[in-house]
Amino acid sequence: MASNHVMPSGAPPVLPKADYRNAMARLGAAVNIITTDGPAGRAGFTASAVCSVTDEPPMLLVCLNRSASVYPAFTANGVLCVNVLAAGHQALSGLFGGKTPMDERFAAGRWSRKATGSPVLEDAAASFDCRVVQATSAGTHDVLFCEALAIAIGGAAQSLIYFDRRYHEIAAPPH
Ligand SMILES: NC(=O)C1=CN([C@@H]2O[C@H](COP(=O)(O)OP(=O)(O)OC[C@H]3O[C@@H](n4cnc5c(N)ncnc54)[C@H](O)[C@@H]3O)[C@@H](O)[C@H]2O)C=CC1
Ligand SMILES: Cc1cc2nc3c(=O)[nH]c(=O)nc-3n(C[C@H](O)[C@H](O)[C@H](O)COP(=O)(O)O)c2cc1C
Repeated sequence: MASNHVMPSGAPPVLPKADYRNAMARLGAAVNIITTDGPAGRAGFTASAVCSVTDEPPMLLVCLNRSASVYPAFTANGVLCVNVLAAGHQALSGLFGGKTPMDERFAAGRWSRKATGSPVLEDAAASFDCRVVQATSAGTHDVLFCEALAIAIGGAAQSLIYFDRRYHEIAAPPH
């Protein structure tokens, strides 16, 4: 397991949260539904805080707020699937974005299973079925390091991006 380096900090300037969020709204990001299933039950949430860490082993990170209702299920199950959303998935993203009962969230999509038993969205742009190999707390969130055990690549022609607090559909230019 890799070591964690915590940078020493002096007296940090406290920036207003709204300033930080307004600036973060300028970082366009892919939208993903993160799912899990196991002894602690089925759960899923929408996440934009997802990125690639390394390809040897294939590993992504996902940032999960510890106050989310899904947090206990994810930590107990230790497995998850990163489902990258495609154009047309805006309503599904909204359902998994909070406050909706779990059965209603999952009723809105078509799901299968691969390596870990976590729900895999059938028409996702791509899916990474993972086990969580490391977790680090940072502020309000846990950073989950997830090793991909199985991958699916969908046929989506258009991608979904969250930018400026709205969804945008992006078409790939012709090759
Ligand atoms: N990383 C996260 O936990 C994110 C959480 N959200 C949730 O969705 C709600 C609506 O988001 P927006 O429409 O984008 O408007 P917003 O003004 O609440 O957020 C703008 C941007 O700030 C960042 N952000 C928001 N809440 C955050 C949090 N708790 N921790 C770290 N970064 C955060 C994200 O990059 C987000 O796109 C947020 O208030 C939050 O509850 C949204 C995006 C990312
Ligand atoms: C576009 C979008 C992106 C989000 N990204 C994240 C994220 O990266 N990490 C996170 O913990 N929550 C994120 N959220 C919020 C979670 O989806 C939400 O807190 C989660 O569904 C749990 O809600 P609940 O506590 O009502 O179940 C995002 C929400 C939206 C709409």
